[in-house]
Amino acid sequence: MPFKLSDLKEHNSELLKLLTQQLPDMLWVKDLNGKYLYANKAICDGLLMAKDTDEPIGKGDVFFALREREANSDKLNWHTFGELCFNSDQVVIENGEAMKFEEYGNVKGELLYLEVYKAPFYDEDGKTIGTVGAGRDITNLKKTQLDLEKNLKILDEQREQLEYQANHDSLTDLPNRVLFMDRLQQSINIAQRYDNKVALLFIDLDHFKEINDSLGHGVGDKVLIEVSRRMKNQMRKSDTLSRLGGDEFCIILNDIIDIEDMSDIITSGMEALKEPMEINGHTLYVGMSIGVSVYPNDGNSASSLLKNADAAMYKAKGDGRNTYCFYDEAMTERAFERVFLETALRKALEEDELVVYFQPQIDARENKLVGMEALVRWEHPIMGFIYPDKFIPLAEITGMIVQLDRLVMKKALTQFKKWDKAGLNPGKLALNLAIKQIEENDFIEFIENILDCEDCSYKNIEFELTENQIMNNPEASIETLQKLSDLGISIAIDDFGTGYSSLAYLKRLPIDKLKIDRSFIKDLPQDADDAAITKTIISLCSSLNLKVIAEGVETEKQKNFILQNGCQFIQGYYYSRPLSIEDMTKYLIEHNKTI
Ligand SMILES: Nc1nc2c(ncn2[C@@H]2O[C@@H]3COP(=O)(O)O[C@H]4[C@@H](O)[C@H](n5cnc6c(=O)[nH]c(N)nc65)O[C@@H]4COP(=O)(O)O[C@H]3[C@H]2O)c(=O)[nH]1
Repeated sequence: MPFKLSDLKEHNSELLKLLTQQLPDMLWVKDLNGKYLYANKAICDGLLMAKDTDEPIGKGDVFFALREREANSDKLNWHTFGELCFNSDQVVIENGEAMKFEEYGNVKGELLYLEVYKAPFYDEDGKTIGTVGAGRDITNLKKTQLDLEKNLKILDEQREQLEYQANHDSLTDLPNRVLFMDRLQQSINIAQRYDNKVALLFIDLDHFKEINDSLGHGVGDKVLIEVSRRMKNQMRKSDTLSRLGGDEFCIILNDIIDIEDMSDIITSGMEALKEPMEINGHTLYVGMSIGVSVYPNDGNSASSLLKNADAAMYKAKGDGRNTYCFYDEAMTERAFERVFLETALRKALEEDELVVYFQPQIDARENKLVGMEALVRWEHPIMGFIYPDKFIPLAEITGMIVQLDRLVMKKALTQFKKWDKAGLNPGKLALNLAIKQIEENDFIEFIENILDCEDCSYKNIEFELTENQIMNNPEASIETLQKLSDLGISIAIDDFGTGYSSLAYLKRLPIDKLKIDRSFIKDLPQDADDAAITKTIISLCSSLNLKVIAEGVETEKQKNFILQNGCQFIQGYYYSRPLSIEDMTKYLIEHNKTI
């Protein structure tokens, strides 16, 4: 219901004035030019800073605004109240009806918020002649509301940050397993709709544990950051790289048209990692093994694709690392077998299911035993007798090889010492040594302890390391091997000829002996290539002043060929298969009778 001048006259009565003058809320009446016709005490004191309620009459907000501004001329970025609210009077007049506003401005230097109602009023002819207004100080309410909004914004930001942290890896900033699984499912859904393929690359860094263990976690972390940076650079925007944990990364390649093309993508990714990394003064070479599974060929769900890519990655590791492998169904069986075998092997170590066999090493010229090699066997209560080829690679991948080798060493040494004490002349004891073992910080201490404990002469011990293991990281091996050699222990390179030995390293490493791999002996003497290789290895040993032994000799012809070509030490079925403790005891007794 609009005000009329007659209403105002009525309101302007002394009685009404008396009533409204003392109200805590502000009340006023203005003409069309914004000049006050009436202002109560609350607006005079709280907003206009007028001397009394008569002062505003005939003056507009601008007058008071300028006066306020002058009084506060030292304050910058400061707006007086009147400067801003004059405009709302016009809006009300133009609108022709009562309106509510929220107005703010500075009064006495303080920011003041008002909730204001304004309405036009009319003369007897219905013509607009001014506005009436009422205002309430809502500064406290407004400040609380603004504080609340600010806090809500902070909470929102914190929630976003927490959400980000829950979905990302803090070290590399890459999506973590949770987000990765979600993205993979999304990619599968899209591929399903458009009949596309999605490839999943499961990546595991080679020998990362060694970097962490030998150079510390600080260096390990930097390697992971650098690896993720290099991989990211190789990827398309549409692909997702994530870190699943440890040294495991995954890549989702979307929109794969031709599976064959992927080999190129993978090899270019691997190339990027080939460049050495300079970290904290170390030059590091980091390889990776990659397993690949493809939707829909190898699985319809995120979890099955991941499981199958993981199985393919294990195959790549088994194939010699720094390579990639596509999933095939047989891998699921192998992966299952691997998990089963891994659990069983852990139990075997705890429950003492491993036994040691010994295979004689013979001086074929003198027909005399010169030593024996300790070879582990697994006597599983249900699966029966298991040969090391079945479980040593698994023990190496899982790291169990360290515990396994130490157990074999202890058992073999204890038995060997018994034969020695019994006067059975067991010669030298050859022990297989996984490279992981010599990378353990306490390895030398461990060896000294057990040899002293068993009262074994260091000169009676020989360690065999495979050529591949030693040549993969010769620099790292030199120091420990030298310490072993200084103690008087001999070092032999096993499976010689199957790897890529560098002659320079053969000279620098403290090696005493090479063992010619049995694959070269198998077809002797008829196979010309094998014959040539065997002869070359024998003459290499002679020039480098190394001993040489041939393993896997099964026939007399093989023995004669080897002997005639200058290798007098032989290990093989021709002389004896690996023997249990009881059989080796009998063997030694018999042998001692004949010499
Ligand atoms: N066909 C044929 N084979 C012969 C002949 N003479 C010996 N062999 C076999 O050749 C292997 C020789 O051991 P290796 O080269 O050190 O090769 C070993 C060695 O690398 C690894 N290994 C065995 N025991 C241990 C262990 O305690 N620790 C570690 N780290 N590795 C071990 O497992 C490999 C296989 O061991 P085994 O199955 O015991 O197989 C043994 C032995 O039984 C022969 O005339 N003909």
